[in-house]
Amino acid sequence: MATTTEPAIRVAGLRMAYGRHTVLDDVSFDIDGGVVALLGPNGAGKTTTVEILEGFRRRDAGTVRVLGADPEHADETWRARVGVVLQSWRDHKRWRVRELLDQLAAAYLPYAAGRARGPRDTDDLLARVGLTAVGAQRVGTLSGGQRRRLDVAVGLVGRPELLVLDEPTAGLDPAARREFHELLHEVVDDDGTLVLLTTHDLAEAEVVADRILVLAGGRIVADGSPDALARAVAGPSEVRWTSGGVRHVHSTDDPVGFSRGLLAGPEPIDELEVLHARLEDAYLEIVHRHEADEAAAPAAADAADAGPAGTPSRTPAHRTGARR
Ligand SMILES: Nc1ncnc2c1ncn2[C@@H]1O[C@H](COP(=O)(O)OP(=O)(O)OP(=O)(O)O)[C@@H](O)[C@H]1O
Repeated sequence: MATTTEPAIRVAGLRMAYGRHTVLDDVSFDIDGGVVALLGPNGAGKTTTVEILEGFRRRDAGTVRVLGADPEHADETWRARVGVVLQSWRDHKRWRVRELLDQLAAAYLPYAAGRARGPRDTDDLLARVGLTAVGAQRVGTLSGGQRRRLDVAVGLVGRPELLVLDEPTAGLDPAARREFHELLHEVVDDDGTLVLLTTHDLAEAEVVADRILVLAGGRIVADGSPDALARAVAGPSEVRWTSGGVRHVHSTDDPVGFSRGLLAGPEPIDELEVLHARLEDAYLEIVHRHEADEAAAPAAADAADAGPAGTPSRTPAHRTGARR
């Protein structure tokens, strides 16, 4: 059972291998609220991680607690508290959209006892995900983007305490993407839902996430708010301004203070713009640094084998590959 001190999600020393291919080596993190984005290169193990959290995949080792239970052994009541949007979900083709959501809402009803609000109203949900017009259509006739919206609706129908989404906006057009971001903010604000999502869209992560976890080489290699990561890794902000027709640029860690000083100064300021360090720059730098460390690790190990510092290294120049 959950204790008052246990975070909503606790992962410690998580290990997972497919055959001889170790994907998660030692993954540890706690999550206790807000919107958290799990980022990482292709094949880093994001889907594997979220599937383990959802109880869809067995881990090899480590502790995993989600809403007070081990997902591997959790019951139906626990499952009703967790909304899931898989990376691809291609069943229910013959169902009509509205019928499917009605049916799922009915399935959640027995688990709604004791909660202030039961499952979501189908009409409200259809409107929120922009599918009202296709409510009577069969699922198999939806476009890719409409299907993705339905996947999100399926994840939300039980009004979950935790919503886990694997690349939710892949295939959505820019307008649908923006609507989805607004929807996420609504479910967090209205229902206090904890959201964990994976994405390759760094602009999306920057807009929706309170916290970023970067997974690479089987471990969490960065953890922080988008701003904090961007500032720490990608460098200071840039203030650009025009005064008397002359453009100026200044790099600073305190763009607000610097801008205030400029505006209070004697020079008339015609234009003023602050460019912040971007999460995308920080992310690329984090992954690049990690790959460089991984490449250097075998060389360092060989250098240690060769003897004390200063002794010539036996490391051949071509040994710069990743450890595994
Ligand atoms: N069922 C499986 N059997 C064997 N290998 C698998 C299986 N599922 C995933 N893998 C491998 O595990 C690694 C991690 O895959 P995973 O899908 O978790 O990564 P990901 O970070 O979600 O990648 P992407 O960003 O490309 O979706 C990959 O090398 C993948 O090929």
